[in-house]
Amino acid sequence: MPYHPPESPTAAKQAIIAVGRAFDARGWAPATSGNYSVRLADGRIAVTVSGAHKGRLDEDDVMLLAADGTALEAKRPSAETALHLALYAHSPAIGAVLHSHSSAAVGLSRARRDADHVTLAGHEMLKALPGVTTHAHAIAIPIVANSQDMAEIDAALGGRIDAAPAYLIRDHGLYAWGGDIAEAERVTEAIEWMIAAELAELTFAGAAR
Ligand SMILES: CSC[C@@H](O)[C@@H](O)C(=O)COP(=O)(O)O
Ligand SMILES: [Zn+2]
Repeated sequence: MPYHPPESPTAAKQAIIAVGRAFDARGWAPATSGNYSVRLADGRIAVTVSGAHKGRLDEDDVMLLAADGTALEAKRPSAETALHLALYAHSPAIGAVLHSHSSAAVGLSRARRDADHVTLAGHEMLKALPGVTTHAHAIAIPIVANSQDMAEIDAALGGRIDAAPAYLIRDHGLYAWGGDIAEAERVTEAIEWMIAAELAELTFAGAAR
C-alpha cells in the first residue's frame, strides 16, 4: 500500500472534505451517514465529527485525535471512531479509512442474510485493488452483523481484515481502507461497483426464475 500521509492537519481535513463531496454525489452518504479518517505522519488521526452531512463538510466538521483516540479538539468524533482506530491499530500500512452507505452494499448484505462473507470473483474491476493484477482472482469480503456497540462489530470481524481491504456491516454499509486516502477512495469505488454488479446479477437471476 502506498503511504503518503497528508502534509498537515489542514491538508488531511481538505482531503476528507473532498471525499465527502464525491461520496455524496454518488449517493453513498445520504442524510448524515458515513464517516472518514486519515492518519497523519505523526500518528494523529483526522476524523469526521458525528452527525455532520458528509457532502457538506467544512474544516470545523473534521477533528484531530491522538493515536490512542483521545480527542485533541473539543468536538464529538464519529460514533464509529472505534472501528477506524481498530484498523489503524491492526496495521501501520493503513493510512485512511472510509465508510460508505450505499443502498447496494446494504441490499447485498441483506440478500446474503446467512452468509458471513461475499465473494467477489472474476471481475476485471478487481485489478483496482492493491496487489491484484488479473481478473482471475477472488476476494472474500467479510460480513458482520450490525450493532450500536463498536466493540461487538470489531469482535465479530475476528481479525478477518487481512482477507480484503474492506468489510460489510449487514443492514448498514461498507468500510474500506488504503495506504492513503486516494487508495482508500479507489478501493471503495471498486468494491462498491462490484457490489452493485453482484446485486444486479442476483436481481436479474431472481427475475428470470
Ligand atoms: C443515518 S446516520 C448513520 C449513523 O448511524 C452511522 O452509521 C454513520 O455512518 C454516521 O455516524 P457519525 O457519528 O456521523 O459518524
Ligand atoms: Zn454508518
